[in-house]
Amino acid sequence: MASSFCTVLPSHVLARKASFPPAPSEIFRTSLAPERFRRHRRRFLQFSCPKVVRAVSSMATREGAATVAAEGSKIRVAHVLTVAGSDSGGGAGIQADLKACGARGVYCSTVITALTAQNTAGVQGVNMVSEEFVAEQLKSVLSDMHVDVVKTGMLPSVGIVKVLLHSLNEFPHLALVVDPVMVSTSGDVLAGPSILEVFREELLPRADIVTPNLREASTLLGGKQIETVADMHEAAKLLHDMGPRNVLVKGGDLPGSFDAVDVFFDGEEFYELRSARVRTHNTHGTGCTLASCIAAELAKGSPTLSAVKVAKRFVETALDYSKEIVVGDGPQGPFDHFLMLKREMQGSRKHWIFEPSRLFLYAVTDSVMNKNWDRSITDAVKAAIEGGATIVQLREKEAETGYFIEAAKSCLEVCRSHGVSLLINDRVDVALACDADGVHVGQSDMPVRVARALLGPDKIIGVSCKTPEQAHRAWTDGADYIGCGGVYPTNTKANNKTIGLDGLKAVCLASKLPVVAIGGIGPSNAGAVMEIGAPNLKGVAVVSALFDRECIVEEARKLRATLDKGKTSNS
Ligand SMILES: Cc1ncc(COP(=O)(O)OP(=O)(O)O)c(N)n1
Ligand SMILES: Cc1ncsc1CCOP(=O)(O)O
Ligand SMILES: [Mg+2]
Repeated sequence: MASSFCTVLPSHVLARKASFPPAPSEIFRTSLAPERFRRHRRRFLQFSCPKVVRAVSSMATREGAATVAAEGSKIRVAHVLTVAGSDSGGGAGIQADLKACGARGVYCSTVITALTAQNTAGVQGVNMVSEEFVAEQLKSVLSDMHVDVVKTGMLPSVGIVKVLLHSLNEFPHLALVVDPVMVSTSGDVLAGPSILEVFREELLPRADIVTPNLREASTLLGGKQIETVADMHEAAKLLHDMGPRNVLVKGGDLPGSFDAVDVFFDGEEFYELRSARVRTHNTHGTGCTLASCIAAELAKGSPTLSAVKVAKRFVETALDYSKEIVVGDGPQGPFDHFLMLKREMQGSRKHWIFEPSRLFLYAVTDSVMNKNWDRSITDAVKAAIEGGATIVQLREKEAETGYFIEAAKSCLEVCRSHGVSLLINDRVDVALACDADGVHVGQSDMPVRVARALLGPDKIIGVSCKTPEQAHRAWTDGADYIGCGGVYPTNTKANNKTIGLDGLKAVCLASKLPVVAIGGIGPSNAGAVMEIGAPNLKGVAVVSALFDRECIVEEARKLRATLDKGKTSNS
């Protein structure tokens, strides 16, 4: 498991430098012609006095909306323009840039410099876009849109670099991120040696940050050997002398290094950004992604070092999530930028979507009862399923969080192997941590809307309701089912109001959602509950009738038989 920690040295310098928000002038580059610089600076300052940047940026972090400024009802979104090549395999280039910016919540426009035919085996063909058409794309975007940061990737000819330089002069932008792509991760050459001079003489001096890997740094420095972290420091210094404000030398390929070490140099201080190396072959597109993430963070208003740290952590986490994915047959696969989406996809790996008939015999565990009967939660769950339970809820009020998560994972294995959903009572954090199928919450627990926002659309959310009003709210808030009770008196839940069969009927009648009855239910009265004649009453939920008994399997079978009988006599 990769750690996503970055150690940054020296820390006292970091604390001083990573102040937020940055003064606009800090991220504002003087690469523009003086008059344009002044005009654009005025516009930027007008939009983003420090107060506005602070307010809007913190909102951006919370909501994931990368807004750089708001004026009245108009919101200007952070915007990165990537000038790069297309990767038909979708792992690197323009495609990686779009995904990285999307994942970081930033708008991304694209100027395509070349089409590459490539896959996980390598690059099979390159078709350069003409200089004229690159110029036309640049003009279309930059003359119309408020681009905050320009990020470059594959620039396959001197002519294309010149066209870009011309546009950078012409149109305002806040920062320039140069990823000096020359050789693909598969070893294919994407820009020849003729490009070096214009890179060194004209592009790098404009850059706010340049992000070479070891091979690119060596090539830019005329073949300098870079084999140690000390060499990386030296390379960063030499590259900085070429004019960029900041240099990040990426040490992913450093021989014999246990950690992934990158060296950042801002002209004054060196910072070693270290993290555990993620062991995976799915690294295609990491360079493009890192540079795009840096661009995205700069566009949101981050200082450069903070942007680099966030970007590095993003890439490490994405690599870690993607260790096992298989996209192609070649030796180096792409990785997954959309971590949240991945989590949701894991959820959707369930064998079924929520089906109300699953509420038929709902087993709700109780830690005290299991302890009294000296059995583990997993054994209790296994027995309930063996006896015919169709859905399980872990209601472990006393469990410590770490123990609860481990127990839930073990129960999930059992439930998944039987095609039974497993929900967690109250604890949305535990449900997220073990990727359970959903949660059950009460009226005073986390609100359904909040739980839904955290869990995403695929998870099952049940909510307790005693009244028609609560039932209506459950529907509008996005719950999947209602737990209604206590129908009969119960010792399992203290101070719980009993609503009787009439209360259950009233909730069922008012509810557009499926309902499961709970409270004091067992084999002797389950039939009467199901006979109230509400089509959306789908089953009964029981605690003590299963788990406060000597033989869970036997009790579950009895209950199941009663319910099955009622079902056949009603149909
Ligand atoms: C299926 C089902 N229905 C109702 C409840 C009760 O939930 P809540 O009101 O949150 O009370 P606690 O269970 O948390 O004490 C339930 N757990 N399951
Ligand atoms: C959790 C809960 N919510 C309403 S009643 C109840 C307890 C149900 O337990 P039992 O099935 O033992 O009566
Ligand atoms: Mg609760």
